[in-house]
Amino acid sequence: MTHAPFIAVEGPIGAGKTTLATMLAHAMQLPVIKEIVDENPFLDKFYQNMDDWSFQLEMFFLCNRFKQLEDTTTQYIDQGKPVISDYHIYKNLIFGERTLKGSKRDKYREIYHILTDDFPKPNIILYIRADLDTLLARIAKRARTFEEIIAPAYLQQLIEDYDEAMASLARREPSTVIITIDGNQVDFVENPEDFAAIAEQVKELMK
Ligand SMILES: Nc1ncnc2c1ncn2[C@@H]1O[C@H](COP(=O)(O)OP(=O)(O)OP(=O)(O)O)[C@@H](O)[C@H]1O
Ligand SMILES: Nc1nc(=O)c2ncn([C@H]3C[C@H](O)[C@@H](CO)O3)c2[nH]1
Repeated sequence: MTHAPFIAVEGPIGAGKTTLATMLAHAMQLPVIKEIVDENPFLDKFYQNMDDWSFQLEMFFLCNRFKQLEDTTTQYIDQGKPVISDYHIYKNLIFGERTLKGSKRDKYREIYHILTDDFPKPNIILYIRADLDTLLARIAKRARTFEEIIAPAYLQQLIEDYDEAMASLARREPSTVIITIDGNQVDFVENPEDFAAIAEQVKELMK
């Protein structure tokens, strides 16, 4: 690997991104960048009325992640230091393309590219795939009140959007290593061997 590893954990809502990113960072003694969720003023409103709130929400996520990515670049990437993030900035486009419509979607897409195109992107992606039942169970287990009304159809759509997005990313950026984890079968929380196998794969890539 020529550049310092910039590792992103990705997958649809509740797949286990934060959990895996935190476990890996701990095991490998690496810094971890986590999404800010609790201070988000629009998520609650968005889940109650997506059409009314999607633009505000997507812009909020984009601006927050822009700032985090800016800091990550100066603090780690530019200094050749490895870092793990519990998201890839590309998820803004995955969600935005799904939740926005018409001219707002076009404007958002343009702003996304203006803000992010010149930033370094992760060179290793751990993509956790999981089916609808698994995601619903994990979301219920986490028990965030505002997520209780997430429609299964929205979640199912995101599962498919993620599959398409990862395939498209693999085509456009063949040098990015994408490790796909079957989140229905592989249980890195309950089975230490499952976690060790993932950590081993990442360590190999970092040599
Ligand atoms: N492999 C697993 N087995 C069992 N429970 C898991 C597993 N991975 C995550 N969980 C649990 O599922 C819930 C969701 O996990 P987590 O918050 O890491 O998901 P996430 O992908 O970061 O979610 P979000 O998309 O909302 O950011 C948590 O309660 C976590 O403890
Ligand atoms: N619409 C939308 N756009 C995003 O970029 C985005 N990123 C995360 N989320 C939702 C999923 C979890 O409920 C919660 C925590 O991840 O926030 C998003 N929702």
